[in-house]
Amino acid sequence: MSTEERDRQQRGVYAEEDIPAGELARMAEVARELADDVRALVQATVLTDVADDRIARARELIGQATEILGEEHHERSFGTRFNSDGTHRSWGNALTGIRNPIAPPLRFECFPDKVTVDVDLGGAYEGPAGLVHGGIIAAVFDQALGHATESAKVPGMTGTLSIRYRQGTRLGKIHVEAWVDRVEGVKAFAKGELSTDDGLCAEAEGVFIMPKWARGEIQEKVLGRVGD
Ligand SMILES: CCCCCCCCCC(=O)SCCNC(=O)CCNC(=O)[C@H](O)C(C)(C)COP(=O)(O)OP(=O)(O)OC[C@H]1O[C@@H](n2cnc3c(N)ncnc32)[C@H](O)[C@@H]1OP(=O)(O)O
Repeated sequence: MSTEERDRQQRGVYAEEDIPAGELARMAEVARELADDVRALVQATVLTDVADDRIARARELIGQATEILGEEHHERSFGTRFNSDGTHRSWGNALTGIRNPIAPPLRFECFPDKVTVDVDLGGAYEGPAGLVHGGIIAAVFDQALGHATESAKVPGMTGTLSIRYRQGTRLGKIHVEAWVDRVEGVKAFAKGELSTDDGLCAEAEGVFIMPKWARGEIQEKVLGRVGD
């Protein structure tokens, strides 16, 4: 596939919608509840110690649920949807998406100089025994630093992300802060820290770049709207 065709396809996953606020709130509630249920299922799957016949029964029920959910579905991805009320939603996002049970999910608080997030990473996010997987920590930083750039109105995609793991992050509650350090043209340099009750566990630095295909129209849309 040519670069032009790929860029065209990429622009196509940004959809325009006109959904009334009340209806959006209802859809969000339904999505959140379903993802919470499946997230609980993932945790139960990792930690279960029941006998094989109980697992077989659970699989039957999960199969039925999968069939029902697949009756109607989006084709490849949920994408980012811009609504006429000035919001946008990326509900499939792997870290923040309210439709996505893989997402912890991260809920950021935005301040003028930084974004912060507190989240509980349980057994589904394990790497070394009892500790959070390093790739999950990288993913959390990726999103947090990306969110900081968006919050500072210099959004972009991750070009380079570097992480210094200072000590193991025990499964449980983590606190992350991220901020934009400086901006050079289309590049925003962001930094972040992850801490727990044990103190500072990891630090990150990244370069976030507004890609060529998104400069202009999509950039304006992302900048002009609040979203989740
Ligand atoms: C639309 C906003 C979306 C916000 C979403 C937030 C998502 C959260 C984080 C993610 O998960 S993003 C997913 C993981 N990242 C990617 O998939 C990015 C894949 N790579 C690309 O799409 C492009 O290579 C990239 C956007 C990083 C840069 O390509 P461009 O063609 O747009 O950049 P260009 O060649 O014009 O270079 C612009 C500047 O950036 C520099 N640059 C390019 N790639 C770089 C890189 N990888 N690291 C550091 N710097 C880089 C480049 O040298 C140049 O510097 P100067 O302006 O000083 O000359």
